[in-house]
Amino acid sequence: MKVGYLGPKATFTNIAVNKLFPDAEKLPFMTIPNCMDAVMQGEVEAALVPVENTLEGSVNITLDYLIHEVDLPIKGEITVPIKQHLMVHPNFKDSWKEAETVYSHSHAIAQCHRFLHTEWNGIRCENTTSTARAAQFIKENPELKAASIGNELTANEYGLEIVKRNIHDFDNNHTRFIIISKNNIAYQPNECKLVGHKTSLMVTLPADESGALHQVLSAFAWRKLNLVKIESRPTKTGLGNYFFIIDIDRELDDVLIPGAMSELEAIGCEVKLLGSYPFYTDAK
Ligand SMILES: O=C(O)C(=O)C[C@]1(C(=O)O)C=C[C@@H](O)C=C1
Repeated sequence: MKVGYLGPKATFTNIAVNKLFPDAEKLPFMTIPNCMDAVMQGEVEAALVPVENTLEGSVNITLDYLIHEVDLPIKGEITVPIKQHLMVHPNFKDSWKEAETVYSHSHAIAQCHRFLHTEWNGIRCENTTSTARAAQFIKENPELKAASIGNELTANEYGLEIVKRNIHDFDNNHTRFIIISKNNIAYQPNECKLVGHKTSLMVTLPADESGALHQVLSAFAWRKLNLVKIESRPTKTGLGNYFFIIDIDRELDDVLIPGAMSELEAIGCEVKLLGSYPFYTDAK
């Protein structure tokens, strides 16, 4: 099986893919939309992309591309701990404090805001498509006075020196990744364990009706369907127009979830099933 992931090699997404698909052929793509397009076009059978981080919240490009650009179901999820380290080219390891620019993925930079603000106030931060792309860039440009932020695997892969470990602002730093595919996937869990199942729905409320969100929530509440996440994103059709992504902590059944979905449609909501899938967590 071919599985796409946000690359290049050694991103956090690569670490997550190794845990769920150790034996698959893993293909890196430069951006999250490229990963999803590869699934649409049948270049890979599945792709794994980041969707939410404890410190920085949702990865909006993942949600938006999934909702607006491709029609692919979520087939699984894995949560992985995130440890961010500061790394430089080995030539620069003794003078790393003179770095003028820090490169990384915007989420990684945001996760280290406190460190950057207090210890390197005013340092220029440049976004890259992933943490590993930042490290690769530093490897390719040894003359730059620059550092990157990423994981240990990245430092090893691109021959960089870690000069400061664990610079993320809070210890409890995790990222959720989702697996998208047109097919049912056979997982090969390695160093991760199955936690349970989830069902994700997209719900668009009828325009401007008082109590509409309350009605939506009550369709789940009286059925005792436990919501583990509710998030709003713009529909991109006009200011103030939003839809909701709702995660329920159970597998799609024949009665309760379909019942809630029909009830929501009856009150004028648009409802779409985004997926019903197992979720895994790192075993360590
Ligand atoms: O750049 C990477 O290494 C990624 O896998 C992307 C990503 C993200 O999009 O949030 C994944 C985990 C970390 O939270 C930081 C970056």
